[in-house]
Amino acid sequence: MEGLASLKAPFQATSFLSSRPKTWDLPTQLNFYKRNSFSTFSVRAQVESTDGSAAVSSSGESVTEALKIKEWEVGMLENEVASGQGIRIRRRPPSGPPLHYVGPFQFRLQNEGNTPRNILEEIVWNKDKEVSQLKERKPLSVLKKALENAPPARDFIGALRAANERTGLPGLIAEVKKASPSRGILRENFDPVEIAKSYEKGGAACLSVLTDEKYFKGSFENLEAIRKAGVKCPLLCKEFIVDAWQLYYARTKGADAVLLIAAVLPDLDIKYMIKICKILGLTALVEVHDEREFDRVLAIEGIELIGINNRNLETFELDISITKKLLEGERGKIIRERDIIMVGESGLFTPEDIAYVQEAGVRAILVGESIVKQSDPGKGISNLFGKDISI
Ligand SMILES: O=C(O)c1ccccc1NCC(=O)[C@H](O)[C@H](O)COP(=O)(O)O
Repeated sequence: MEGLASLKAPFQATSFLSSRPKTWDLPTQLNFYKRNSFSTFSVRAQVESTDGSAAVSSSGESVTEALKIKEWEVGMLENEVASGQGIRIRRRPPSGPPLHYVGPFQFRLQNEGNTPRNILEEIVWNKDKEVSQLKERKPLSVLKKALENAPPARDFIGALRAANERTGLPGLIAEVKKASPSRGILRENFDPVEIAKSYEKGGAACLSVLTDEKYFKGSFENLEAIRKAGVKCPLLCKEFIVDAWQLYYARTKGADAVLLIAAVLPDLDIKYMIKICKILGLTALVEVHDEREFDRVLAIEGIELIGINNRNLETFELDISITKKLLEGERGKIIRERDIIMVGESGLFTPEDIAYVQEAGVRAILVGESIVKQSDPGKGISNLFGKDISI
C-alpha cells in the first residue's frame, strides 16, 4: 500500500496519494479525506496509466489491487463523514476490505450489515454500481466532448419566478413519472413526450423527468426525447446523483437542472457539485426533508433553489405539514432575506394543498402522481390548482 505513493512514471501519483498521511488514525484520515477527496471519482482520476501497460507499485503490489484498497478506504471514510453530518444513508455496502487489506483494525471490523436499511439506501447502492459501469463506457473526457453538442441550458429558476409572478400561484414543476417504489405503476399508457406537451399546454413552468430505470421506469432517452421534441419548459433531470460524472451526463442529455439530495450527499459533495453545476450552466435543486438537512444546506454558499420533500424517502410516509414546519421562524426569515426559491415537493393533490404550502412560503411546487394519473395530464393541472393556469 505504501508503495503506491512512490509510483514512478509512466504512472502519475498526484497529490492525493503522495500527500497521504503515514499514520492512519481515524481523525487524521477524516481530515485528510475532507481536504483531498470527494469520491472515488477523484481517486480513479488520480491513478492513471499513461501508456496502458500493467502497473506495479514499488512494493510489488498491482495498481489494480492498490486502487481497490484505496477505493474501499475512501468508501469507508465517506460513510464516516456522512454519518457525522447526520446522514443515515450509506453510500455503498460495507462489504469489508479487499482480501489483502492490512489496515486499521476498526476498519476490518466494519463489514457487517451489507443489506440496505431502507429503499433510499438500496437505490443509492444500485446507482453507485450503475454509474461506475456507465463511467467505464463513457469516461468524463467523452462527456466533455459531447457537451459541445448539447442544447443550451435554460433558466430553470427564471421560469419558476415568471410563472409565480404571472399566476400569483406557485410555479409548477410537473413530473413525468411512470412508476415509483411507493405507488408502483402510476400510468400504463406512458408516452413521455405526449405527457410533457400536455403539461406545457396546461401551464407548467418546468418539467421534472425521472431518469432512473430500475425503480421509477424512467430513462435518459425520455429526457432527451422531450428536449428534442421542442418542449420549451426547462427540464429537471430527476436522478439520484452520487457522482459528479452524472452532472455532465445529465447536461449532455439536455437537462437544465439536477436534483441533489441532502439525505444522500455530504456537505462537501453538495458544495463541489454546485460549483460544477454553475460551470455547466445547470440549476441545482437541493432537496431536504428535516431541520438538520435544511440547516446544512442553508450554510452552503450559492444555494438558490431548495426543495422540501414531504415524503420521507426512507419510510415513504407523506406529510405536507413538513413544508410548513421547516419554513417557520428563523429559517423562513433567512429564505426571504436571501430570496431563495422554495419548492414544496410530493403529496400535493388539491387546491387546498397548494394553498397550504403557498401560505407556508413556497413559490414553486413539484407534483407527479396527482397529475400524471389523469387521462389528460394538462387538465389534471387545472384540477390541481382549481383553475386554468395556462392563461
Ligand atoms: O415517489 C416515491 O415513491 C419515491 C421513493 C423513493 C425515493 C424518491 C421517491 N420519489 C421522488 C419524489 O420526490 C417524487 O417523485 C416527487 O416529489 C413527486 O411526488 P408526488 O407528487 O407525490 O408523485
